[in-house]
Amino acid sequence: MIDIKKLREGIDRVDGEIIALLKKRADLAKQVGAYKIAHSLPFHVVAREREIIDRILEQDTAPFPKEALRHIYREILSACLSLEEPVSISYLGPPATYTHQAAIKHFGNSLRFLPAPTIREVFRFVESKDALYGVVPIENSTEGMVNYTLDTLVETDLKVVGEIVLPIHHCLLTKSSSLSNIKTVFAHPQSQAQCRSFLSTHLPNIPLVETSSNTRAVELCLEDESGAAIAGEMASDIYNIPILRRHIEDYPDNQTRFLVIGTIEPGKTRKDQTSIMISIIDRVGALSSILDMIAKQGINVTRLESRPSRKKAWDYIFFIDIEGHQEDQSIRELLKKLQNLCPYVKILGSYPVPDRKNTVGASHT
Ligand SMILES: O=C(O)C(=O)C[C@]1(C(=O)O)C=C[C@@H](O)C=C1
Repeated sequence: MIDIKKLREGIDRVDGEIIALLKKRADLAKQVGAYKIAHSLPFHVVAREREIIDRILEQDTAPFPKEALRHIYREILSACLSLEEPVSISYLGPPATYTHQAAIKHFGNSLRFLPAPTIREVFRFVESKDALYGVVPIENSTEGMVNYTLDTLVETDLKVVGEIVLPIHHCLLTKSSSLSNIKTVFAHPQSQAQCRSFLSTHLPNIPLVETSSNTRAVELCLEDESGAAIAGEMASDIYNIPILRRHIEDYPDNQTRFLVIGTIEPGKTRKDQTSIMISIIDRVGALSSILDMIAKQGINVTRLESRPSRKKAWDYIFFIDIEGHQEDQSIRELLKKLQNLCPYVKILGSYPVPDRKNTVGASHT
């Protein structure tokens, strides 16, 4: 006969061992932190964190789910880093936006998160060193590029040091107990656009009020019992407002990409990508000859975007993402060739390819 009391005693013992080991780990991290202070080394080491997580996920952890272990280790590393230095991360706020959610996904919960009112302000917080990193939206899979971020990348000296892919699952948050009691829906225009079919099917003829962010939509609902807001699950936790419906987005594979910006460039990991920005001479075939040159170098282009240069009409800047790290021989050679060929080349940064697993549904608002 299985004795449940004994099994639970066994679990309590294991929990005690886990805590003793976490204490031991925290103590070692503090010693690493002291060494870094003595030798003026950066506290946050992306490549080392990647190495730890990759090594753990390669092991046979069954029956413990690997994805759960990834989250647990994200939090362990975040907590240990916070013991070494109080790291601040700026993000496009207010609190509970999808950008906030993306920042927590990437850095864990133990760091200090600093909301900024605009994308430009996120860059400013990092430039002024009030924050070590900034998180800004760059692209939504249904709504397209966030041009303001691309334009700000042109002006800044900051580097792109990471990318986060977050699934966007919109929820309908309301104090009302049923859809029939809802008299107004508050939402950011982008979220509203991503939930058009839910709104027209379940809340037809209900007035929609546009807000500056999803968080603002939730705040308005706190004052209006017959109001409903479109926002993420995190807003429900922070503002203590119930979720009436989940997954109300029209496309289940709705994702948003975010960039992490900063000054500390991550070292090489097993799988990196490099973002560059170029302008080209205005002549027929100029772009295709550059793409050809990249291909001949054996380098894969994963993304290509263009933006008006805003210096001369019909003059464009191209944002190109390629596979590999700028320390790789092939990329070094390519950059040299581009520098000879293009009027302007800027290396935005090399950083680990983001984890795209478990990325089910977010927008940046
Ligand atoms: O190895 C280091 O450099 C550490 O500071 C330790 C540690 C860790 O907890 O393992 C903490 C923070 C760094 O970003 C990477 C790793």
